[in-house]
Formats: sequence, structure tokens, C-alpha cells
Amino acid sequence: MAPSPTPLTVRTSVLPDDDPRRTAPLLELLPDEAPLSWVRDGAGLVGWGCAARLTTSGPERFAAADEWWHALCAAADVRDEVRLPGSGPVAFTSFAFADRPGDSVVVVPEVVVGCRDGVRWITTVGDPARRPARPVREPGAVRYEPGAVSAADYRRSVAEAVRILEPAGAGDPDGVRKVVLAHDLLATAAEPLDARYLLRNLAARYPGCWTFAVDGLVGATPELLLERTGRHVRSRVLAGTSWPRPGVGADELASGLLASVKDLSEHAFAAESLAAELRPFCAALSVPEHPEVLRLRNVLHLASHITGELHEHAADNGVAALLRLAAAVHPSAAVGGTPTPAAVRLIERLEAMDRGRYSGPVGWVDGAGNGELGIALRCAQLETADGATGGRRARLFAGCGIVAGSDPDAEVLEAAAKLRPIRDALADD
Ligand SMILES: C=C(O[C@@H]1C=C(C(=O)O)C=C[C@H]1O)C(=O)O
Repeated sequence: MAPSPTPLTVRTSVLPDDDPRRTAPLLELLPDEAPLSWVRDGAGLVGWGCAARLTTSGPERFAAADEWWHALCAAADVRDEVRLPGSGPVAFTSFAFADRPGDSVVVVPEVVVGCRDGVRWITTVGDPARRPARPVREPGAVRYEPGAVSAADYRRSVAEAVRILEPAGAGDPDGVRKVVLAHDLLATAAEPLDARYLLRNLAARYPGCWTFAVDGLVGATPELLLERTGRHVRSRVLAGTSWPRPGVGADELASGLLASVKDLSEHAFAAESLAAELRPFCAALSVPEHPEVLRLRNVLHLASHITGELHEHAADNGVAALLRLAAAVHPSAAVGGTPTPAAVRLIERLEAMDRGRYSGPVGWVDGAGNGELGIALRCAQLETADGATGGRRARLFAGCGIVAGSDPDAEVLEAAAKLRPIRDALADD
């Protein structure tokens, strides 16, 4: 049962010209204590402090979060002179991948600074405490060791999946055709980890990705699960991956990916599952016939941009609030598999680790039910010391979509390429 909300006083105003926060890069405004971020190409939202917080779990976690957030906003005293998506009341959210185990969190910051369409604003909730702007700390040397699932265990589980999965165009129509398996890696730094160090390095190297931090989960994801702005919804589905190899040019990698039957089938599962779950909410939905290639520093992905217009009644009565839509589309076949329930059971059996909030929806939601949720990929969970960040350990995750034609050795290399963004961001450079 969600706790009963205490009324919040929410004030949003445009930052005046002479305020240094108007021009400083968003990430540079963050204090070291529990920073919150959703930034892409320099725009987005950063937040800090905690005016309200919900921890929830289980299959109803999205509904519980939506109900709590809706009640909090309905009771709030709001003055918003900006009136853009992300102004007024805002919560940062990060959901567990699995129904069980794992906690999901919704955090309402005391301060949010937002930037959108060239407008910079600040939102305060209550009377925020001043936080000292301590300099960003470097992690020093970082040591790695296997996590709950080593690379060797991962290879074995992929090989087992390849044996079990139904081949394309044949086999049992109800059998699992795609499953996404992951493994983890533990990093221990010489110095306490400062999320801001990771955020800045990630944003510098992956500006087109969404650089996020919520409750110690820090990363830069290229995958947008769902964005809702009024009646408009949008998703960037990724599945099918290639990575740089010596002697192979970027164009060759891209054309190889577009011609790979295995990657195209992996991709089709992901794009179709997202579209199928979203369709009942939409008056119009546009799904590209063929994916395109998204080029990042560490990998290339097949990408589909799906857009839709929500039914007017769905948009108006709250059934299509972003957190409700998230319940419908998560887990897509980009991080679960096809068909979803059987694939999720196979993940429990073969992967057998607690993913926590890795590969769950992460992002923000505003008081009107708008917002952006990415899939928490290319990320690390920072260990918390005494309930606050500042520990020296982090758990990194990466996974790959497996189909009957997958090669276990290649999937180990692909997962290693997906760990690069965080490993590079942790490097003491
Ligand atoms: C699971 C991850 O990535 C997902 C799997 C992909 C694939 O298998 O090709 C591509 C992008 C993501 O949807 C990850 O980065 O950990």
C-alpha cells in the first residue's frame, strides 16, 4: 500500500539571465550527494535532494508508483511559470527488471534544473537545504573481478540457450525464440566513487545517449523505452549489435549488420513486441519496415524509431500515463525475449542472478503523466555506504539477445563491448 502523501509546495521559474546556473552544463550543477540525472546532448533534467520517495516492488510496481505519484501531484501546491514537459512536479524513477526480486524507486528531488527548447528553469520543492558544491572526486585505480555470473558462466548459459531456443521459421510456435541473457562484473576503486565523475565521462563520450543517475544506478543508455509528450509517444528500439574489430571499417560493420539474418530477426522480435504492447493505447502507430543503424563509439545497433498518437480517451483518463504504459511495454524483447513470459522464466533459470534495476525502465515523469523512460543499459550500480553513495565498489552489467543462430563466443565479446562505456568512464584519465 502506498504511503499517504504529504502535500508538496512546488515552484518552477525561468532562471534569470544573471544566474550562473543558466549557462553552466547541467551535469556541473550536481552536488556529490545522491545526484539525479537524465541528460542528452546537454539538455534534460538534473536534480538533487529528496522531498519524497517511494520504494516498491513486485508485479504491481508500476501501478503502485503511478498511484503514489498521482496522489502526490493531486495534493501538491504548484506554481509553474514554465509549463513545459519536465517543469512543475517531477519524479526520477528507476524500476527493477524483474517482478521479483528487486526494489524500484521513485524520487522527488528538492531541486530540479531543467533545459528544453532553449529554456532553462529551476523547480524547488519545499525549502531545499543548501548543498556544498564539493569538487568531483576521481576514482583512482580500478580493479575488476567476476560478479555473480562470470564471463565463463555467461558463455555456458548462452550455449545452453542456443540448444533450447526454437529455430527461426520452425519448431514449437509456443517455444522461446529469443532470450536476453546478461552477466555482471565488480569494480573496486582506490577512492570512493563519485557518480558525477562517471556522468561527465559518459556524457562526453556518448552525447547522443541518455546519461542517467537514479539512486546510485549510473549509465548512458542508447535505448529509449518510451517517451510521452501529451498524446504523442515515441520509442527507440535497439536489438542486433556489432562492434569494432581490427581491420574492419565502420561502414563495413554497418552494412554487415543490415545484412545479418540473425541480427535482423533479433531486432524484429524487439520492435514487434514494443509495437504490439503499445498498439491498444494508440489511435495511430508508425513502425518502420526496416531498421536503421545507430553508430556509437563502442558498438553499432539496429534501431527502429516507433512513434504513435494515444487515443484521446486513454491520454485523458490516466490509463496512458507514462508509468502505466511502462507496465505494458516492459520487458520488451530487447531485454526479455519472445514470447515474454516464457523468456522471463528462462532468464530466471539460465541467468540466475538478481539484475536489480539493470535493464529496467529508468527516467523521469512529470505531473501531467509526460516523461521519458529509457532502458537502464550500459550502467553500473554504485555500492552505497551507510545508505548514501560514496562506496568504492560498483556492479557493472551487460547482456545480449540470444537466438537459435547465436555463437556463444561472439556473445561474450559483444557483452564485453557493451561494458566498455562504464569501464572507460571509470578509467582514471
Ligand atoms: C542487454 C543489453 O542491450 C540490449 C541488447 C542488444 C542486442 O542483443 O543486440 C542491443 C541493445 C539492447 O537492447 C545491454 O547493453 O546490456
